Amino acid sequence: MASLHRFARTPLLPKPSKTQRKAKPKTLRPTSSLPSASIDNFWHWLSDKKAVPASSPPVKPAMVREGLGLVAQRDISRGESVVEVPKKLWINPDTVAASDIGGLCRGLKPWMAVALFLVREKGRPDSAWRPYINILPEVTDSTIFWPEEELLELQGTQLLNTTLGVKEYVQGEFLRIEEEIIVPNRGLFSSPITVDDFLWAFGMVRSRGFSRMPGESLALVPLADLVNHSPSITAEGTSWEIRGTGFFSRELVFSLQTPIYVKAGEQVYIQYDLGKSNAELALDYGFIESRSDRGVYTLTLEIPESDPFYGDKLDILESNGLKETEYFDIVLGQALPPDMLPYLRLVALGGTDAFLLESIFRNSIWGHLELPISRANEELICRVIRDACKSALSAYHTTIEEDQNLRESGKLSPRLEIAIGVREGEKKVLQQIDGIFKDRETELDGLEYYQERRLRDLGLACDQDEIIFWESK
Ligand SMILES: C[S@@+](CC[C@H](N)C(=O)[O-])C[C@H]1O[C@@H](n2cnc3c(N)ncnc32)[C@H](O)[C@@H]1O
Repeated sequence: MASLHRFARTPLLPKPSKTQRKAKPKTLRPTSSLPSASIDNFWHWLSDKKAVPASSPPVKPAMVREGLGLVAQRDISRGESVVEVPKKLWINPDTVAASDIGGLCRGLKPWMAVALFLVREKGRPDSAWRPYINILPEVTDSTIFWPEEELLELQGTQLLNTTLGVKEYVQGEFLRIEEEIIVPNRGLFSSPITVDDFLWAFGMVRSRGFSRMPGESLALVPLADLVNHSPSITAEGTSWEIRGTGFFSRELVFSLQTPIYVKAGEQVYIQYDLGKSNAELALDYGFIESRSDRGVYTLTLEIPESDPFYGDKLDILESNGLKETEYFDIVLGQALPPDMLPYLRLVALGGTDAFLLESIFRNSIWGHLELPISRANEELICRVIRDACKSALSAYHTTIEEDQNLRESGKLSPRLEIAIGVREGEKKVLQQIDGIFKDRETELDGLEYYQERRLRDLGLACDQDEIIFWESK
């Protein structure tokens, strides 16, 4: 009934494809070793394209703790625009459509089309995007780039399953693109593209693409994509907008604003996404935060097709806006999502409670499920959830205490810090869930169930919970 993993368990790493096996090992260059000439070259390229002011730019790219970043050249007020990048410099699905491979990419998802464009440009010696591509890191700490021995540190985590699922998905998409686009059009691709090259491009798009833009699915925006994330910026909403400039506001620019006042010499930061869990931050960007509400565990609930009341239960879920399979994100330190207990009670409903599934109850059933139905039903959901928590907790190779000791033991690599933070967060959430249902188990005798509520509503139970019978005279 309750599965605690979003992706099915898979072998630790997918089998390498033919292309992977052929790929030669590469020395990867993190951004921290970027030659300053590349940054200068990128800046000149932006100046030539009139993407930065000829004098007194508010920010300039520079090496910082997080790789490249945007450093204030003067004091900048809160809300002031720091970067304005014209549309001609964005790499988005329109850029791909207008390129030599545009016709071939028509059926691709925007993410995949932009990734293919980027990796193709990377392999072209004469690429018009060369100054931009040269400042991109060859690797980040996103878990999609971790080798197997580092992934072992994520043993038992949902993040490991998600990472492997994403890699498998990207690999599958690449194999399709290779077969349908690259191989039949070799002449358009000046150098061979391996699955690792494509994963790099996917990682770039994922970690630096701006999505959810009005009228745009997603875009890489050179220069604006150098802005780093700060956990201390917690304002809701985005720090960027698309504006029209020039005659009749016909030219679009991507405008990035600083959400806080920044002093000259300091770095401009934004908040990437307040809604992402640490696992999502680790997967997309390769960092995590220490805030407890970034610790999330996703509980997957579903009605099994073998359930004798499958059809009725599905009907009830659908009429209440829910699906056969639902994902409930449980956040460390926060209450359970409101629909989770009714969902669980419905999944467990059967035996003498099954009359509630009859059609006369269809309009009121969800209201009933918000409160305990019967002792048997409530006991069952406690047992199933507690068993699932215990089983999930036993899959980690360390305890919370061991993780805490490791963290306190000294300097850890950024990736080990991510692994420890994520697995510790997940385990704490699992303990929290187990604690909630353990407490509930001890309360089972004192809870009021459907039949008692019903009698009370009909005025048939007195305050002492004694059922009043009419005596026949
Ligand atoms: C949009 S890019 C920002 C520019 C990037 N620093 C670079 O060198 O190109 C996002 C990437 O920057 C890095 N990054 C951003 N904020 C960070 C933070 N607070 N801590 C660690 N790395 C960060 C991560 O590698 C992330 O994937």
